[in-house]
Amino acid sequence: MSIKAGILGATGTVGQRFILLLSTHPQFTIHALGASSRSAGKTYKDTTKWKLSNDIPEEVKGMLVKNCEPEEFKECDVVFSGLDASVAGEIELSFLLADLVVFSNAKNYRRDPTVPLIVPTVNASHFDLIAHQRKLHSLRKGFLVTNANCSTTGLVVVLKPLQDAFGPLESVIVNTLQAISGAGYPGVASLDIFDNIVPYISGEEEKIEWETLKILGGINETKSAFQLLSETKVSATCNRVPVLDGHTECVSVRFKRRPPPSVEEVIKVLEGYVSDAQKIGCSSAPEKAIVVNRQDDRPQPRLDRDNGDGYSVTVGRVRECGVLDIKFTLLAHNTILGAAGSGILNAEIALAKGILINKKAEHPEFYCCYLLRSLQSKHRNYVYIGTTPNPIQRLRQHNGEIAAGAHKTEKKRPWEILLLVHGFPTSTAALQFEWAWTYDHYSRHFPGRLTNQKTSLKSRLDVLHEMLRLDAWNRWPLALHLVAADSNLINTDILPKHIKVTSGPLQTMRYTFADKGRAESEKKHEQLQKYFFHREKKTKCSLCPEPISIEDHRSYFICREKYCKMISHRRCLSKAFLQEHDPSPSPSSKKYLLPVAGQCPVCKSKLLWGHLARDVEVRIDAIHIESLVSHYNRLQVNDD
Ligand SMILES: NC(=O)C1=CN([C@@H]2O[C@H](COP(=O)(O)OP(=O)(O)OC[C@H]3O[C@@H](n4cnc5c(N)ncnc54)[C@H](OP(=O)(O)O)[C@@H]3O)[C@@H](O)[C@H]2O)C=CC1
Ligand SMILES: N[C@@H](CC(=O)OP(=O)(O)O)C(=O)O
Repeated sequence: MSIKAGILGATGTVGQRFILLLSTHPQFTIHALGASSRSAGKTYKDTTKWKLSNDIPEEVKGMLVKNCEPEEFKECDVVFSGLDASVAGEIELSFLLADLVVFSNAKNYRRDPTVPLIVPTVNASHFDLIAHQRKLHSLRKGFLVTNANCSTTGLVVVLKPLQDAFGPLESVIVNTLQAISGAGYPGVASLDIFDNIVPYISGEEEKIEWETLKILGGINETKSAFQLLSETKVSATCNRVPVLDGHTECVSVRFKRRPPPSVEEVIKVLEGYVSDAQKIGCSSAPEKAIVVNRQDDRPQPRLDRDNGDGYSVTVGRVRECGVLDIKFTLLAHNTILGAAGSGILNAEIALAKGILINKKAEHPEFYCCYLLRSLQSKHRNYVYIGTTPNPIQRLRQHNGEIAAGAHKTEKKRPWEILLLVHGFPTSTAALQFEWAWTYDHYSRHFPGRLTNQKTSLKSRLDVLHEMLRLDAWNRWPLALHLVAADSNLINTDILPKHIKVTSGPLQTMRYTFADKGRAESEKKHEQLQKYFFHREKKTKCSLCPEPISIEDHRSYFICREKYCKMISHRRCLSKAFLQEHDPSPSPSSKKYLLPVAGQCPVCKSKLLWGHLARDVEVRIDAIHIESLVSHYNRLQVNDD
């Protein structure tokens, strides 16, 4: 199951980048494309002047481009806008008022006092203003967030950790060298830019100077207004240069604090910066928000723009400034971090924070965290951790059998999957698990770790054993599946008893991965049968005399065994399971409010609490009786 994404301005420079990034995204699926009336009604491949080196994704080529009207996008859970600013204002507002979720790249609403202007690796906290925005416009689920101007984006990613570590900045002077893709297509005439530099980009300097203050500022206590930085002055000078992608910026800063930090202190802070997007475990968040390159002649657009798959900012030439305090050069990919990538990463943050709600995607029936090992003899000890709803397909991507989507592991191909951890309550939970497993030295669960990341097999297995025993995870319904033959990888003696360990090739697992991890139909069949069995509005609890109200789905659990008819209040079952583990009569001796597992009071099968809780969400997703009926009929046909 995945989140349906629409793209406005899909034929343009930013739109094309959206298509490429979303086509391999683990959570979003491209559902609708929009552009001007010049393109509407034509297939994407026929109307688009495709300018990226990867081919148009197969599934997009034949899609019909639509007019940018809310009605055409009403099925989308999220809409990304790469619209030209001359039309973005009106169109994006009509989408917002139709209660749709819009992530915009255009400048139109960046200064709006109710619209968060978010650079995902800088100020994810500004999402807190969404509740206020919804209230003002009487929206139930829609909202509008914009990302920043592409030059502002690179700049604030570097200023943010400096401000956090050394206090307010007094002044910032920035000179930009901006790529031609920043001007869209056809953009700057070749006769103007070839063998030349143009020292003017309309409106750009004002945007950098103002947007920086909103992004690096705060929000008020009631989360209803932004507080612009008042103590910092920014001066920008912008130039267009004959580079295809990647904006370079030469920056000097003066700190309020006296004496200012040294060059080494600044470098250390930049190297150690971890953004909220990384901590939350967003799938597109780069390993490093800032890559510091100490070589004298870096960063360079051609060599450094793809660092972190285009989501990192590269910083070099950090040195003392004779006029202000410190100066450096930075580089950011203008159509990835500076545009489409930021929109997507912002949407991932909104999803993780529960603002962009989509239960189907949040509660997939299978989502795992996997451990890969390189099969190259010189890299046998090198491992990589990832998450996916479909490990068979994901391994093929890592091994280059399916194009795109696994750049970080390209150099050490081929790979094998050693093991999977599965049973996560939500996809976000799996992403958070992945992050802590990869970056235990940054994770709050392992305070005081060394700051060097270890990537050896032994170190990752040690961390896995440790994580599965920690309070943060040891009560989840997790399971392990060993894919490679070596069963010594896991020491079951030291793991919590409820963790099941299975082994064998991926194809032999209980799940089919044909439809992005949809579980085999049998399980749904069972759930549906039970649903029909309890179609009356009220029924009796198997554990107490009180009735259960069937429409109050979160109040009761149903046994997972095929023919068992146990149905009980959540509170009754929790009490029974806790009692089973700790029969002492005193409530104060009980350490946990919720159980991990217990016996079904009717059929005596072992049930994991986390599975029962997830079943409730699946049941709520399938709440409409008509869709249940048609689904049920389909399953019967398939079974026949
Ligand atoms: N390029 C960059 O690096 C960055 C761009 N941005 C912003 O992102 C937005 C898109 O930029 P970019 O991709 O470079 O621009 P392009 O000119 O390349 O693309 C513009 C898109 O808008 C569509 N469009 C134009 N007029 C209309 C209309 N009347 N109704 C509906 N759709 C229309 C076009 O469709 P059609 O093909 O049918 O004409 C096209 O899909 C702009 O607001 C820009 O300022 C932000 C940061 C960085
Ligand atoms: N003006 C930027 C791109 C852009 O469109 O910016 P904005 O979204 O702030 O209008 C550039 O030329 O590189």
